[in-house]
Amino acid sequence: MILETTDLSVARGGVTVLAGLGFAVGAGQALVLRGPNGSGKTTLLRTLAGLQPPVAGRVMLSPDAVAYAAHADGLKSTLTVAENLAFWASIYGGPPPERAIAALDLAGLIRRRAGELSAGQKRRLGLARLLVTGRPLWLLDEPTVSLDVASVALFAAVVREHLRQGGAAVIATHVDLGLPEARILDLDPYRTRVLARDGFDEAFA
Ligand SMILES: Nc1ncnc2c1ncn2[C@@H]1O[C@H](COP(=O)(O)OP(=O)(O)OP(=O)(O)O)[C@@H](O)[C@H]1O
Repeated sequence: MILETTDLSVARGGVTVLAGLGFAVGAGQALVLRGPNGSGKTTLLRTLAGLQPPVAGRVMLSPDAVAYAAHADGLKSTLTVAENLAFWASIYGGPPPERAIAALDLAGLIRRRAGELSAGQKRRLGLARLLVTGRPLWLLDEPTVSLDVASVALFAAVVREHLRQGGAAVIATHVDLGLPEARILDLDPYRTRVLARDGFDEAFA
């Protein structure tokens, strides 16, 4: 398994928002987190990413495995698209940016400063960053916000290729990503859930 949680409880602002979560995500698997606003998707992703501690339970993963893409794109606005990707590739020691540029259709934008991109273009650059990290576990918070239909399809293809190469992804989203192979975890803010590993398939819709 690339990621496994047992009896995990997570909190935001001192309030426990999810409890008793047990799930596993292996190589080649994607898990989609669904739930209404405030149900705890971001809080769960932040906890998985190690940005905040769990209230209870365990998260088992290698910290070196994780690439986290949050609401904020984390772009360096004065650097160009090419410079941003080269910067991240050097930080993470991942592959050179050519594939990421092609996969997110950024070739026509490589000399533009990140600060001068449209919202959707910035989002595509933020997603291209995932590819140059070379990391196997992608934790993605609303990755398709600002993306047009064609870019959502590009993104889905990128995730599918990542899974095919043995990667994994946990994706919080309100939209249909066009990833029928992904399992769904519906987060219910009004009751806690206990998802036994043995009951994994039953627990996921
Ligand atoms: N900075 C914060 N301080 C205190 N409470 C917070 C903070 N951010 C979120 N919360 C609360 O924590 C709970 C879970 O929020 P979270 O952002 O994890 O939900 P979400 O499912 O990601 O929502 P959305 O779909 O709106 O992005 C909500 O009740 C929210 O009001």
